[in-house]
Amino acid sequence: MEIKVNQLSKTYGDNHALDQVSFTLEGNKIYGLLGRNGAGKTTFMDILSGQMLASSGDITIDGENPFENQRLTESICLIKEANNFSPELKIKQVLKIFAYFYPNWDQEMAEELLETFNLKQSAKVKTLSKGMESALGITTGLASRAPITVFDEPYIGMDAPSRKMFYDILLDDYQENPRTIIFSTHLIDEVSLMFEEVIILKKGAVVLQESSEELRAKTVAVSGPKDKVDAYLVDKDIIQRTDLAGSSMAYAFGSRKEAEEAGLEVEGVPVQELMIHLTEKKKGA
Ligand SMILES: Nc1ncnc2c1ncn2[C@@H]1O[C@H](COP(=O)(O)OP(=O)(O)OP(=O)(O)O)[C@@H](O)[C@H]1O
Repeated sequence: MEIKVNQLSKTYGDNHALDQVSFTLEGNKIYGLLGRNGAGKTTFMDILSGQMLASSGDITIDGENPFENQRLTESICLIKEANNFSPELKIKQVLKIFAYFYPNWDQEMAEELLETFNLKQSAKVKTLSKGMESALGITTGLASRAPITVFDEPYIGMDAPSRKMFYDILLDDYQENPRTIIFSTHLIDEVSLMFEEVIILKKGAVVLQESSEELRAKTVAVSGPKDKVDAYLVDKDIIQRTDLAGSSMAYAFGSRKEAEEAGLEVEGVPVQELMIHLTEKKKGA
């Protein structure tokens, strides 16, 4: 499903949570939606999933507006960092509601995931720990098989092995059932290899939308003797640089080939570093 965002703005008083944002997601990809606290990620996801009205501009999904649009809302599953379920419900009842709401719901997968995460169907939501509640969110998000599945920091309280399980299951399932997955997270380095495209927001505006492949092609981590690194960096936009005893290491926008020809060690730039560079406060900003 194609998502078109056109001059989208959301204001709270004089605070521009989203400021005339325009971009297109062609769909059937795993997208990383990144940005510092308050950049506008949650606001965007709430409007996309039809739960909030924009102040101006619009989002269309295959040409339709998602706000209170029954046909579209059953195609979009939004899992937030908390409060996805009524506390009084039993897990079994949560699954029933999702099964009713999402036409592609996979009950077998949901039951398998509950076992993987050691969740009992008879347990009430209010008795779950933070990590267990997140695991239930992930279970319902994945088993919904919604054509657009949105995860907004979905793993609060989950330990590292559980998060790793989630990433592995998501990737396996995505290979078999391609769909649009939008993933917002601050644990960027943990998940960045999953992203096929990255969108970075800064103060309600898009500062980068690029496929991971293009990002890898146009950014390099170089290291070597300081003079060689200096020469390579002369006309480059530097993301970060460290000098130590005659050697230098730098992340920069530049070509891998040119760096290799300059006799430098070359690797990829972590997406997290790129995000920090693109969203850091500039002097006077
Ligand atoms: N209900 C609200 N009332 C007033 N301001 C709000 C409201 N919701 C969000 N905002 C403001 O809108 C801006 C964007 O918030 P949003 O929650 O979309 O950011 P975010 O990128 O999801 O941040 P985080 O990474 O911290 O979750 C922030 O400045 C925030 O203070």
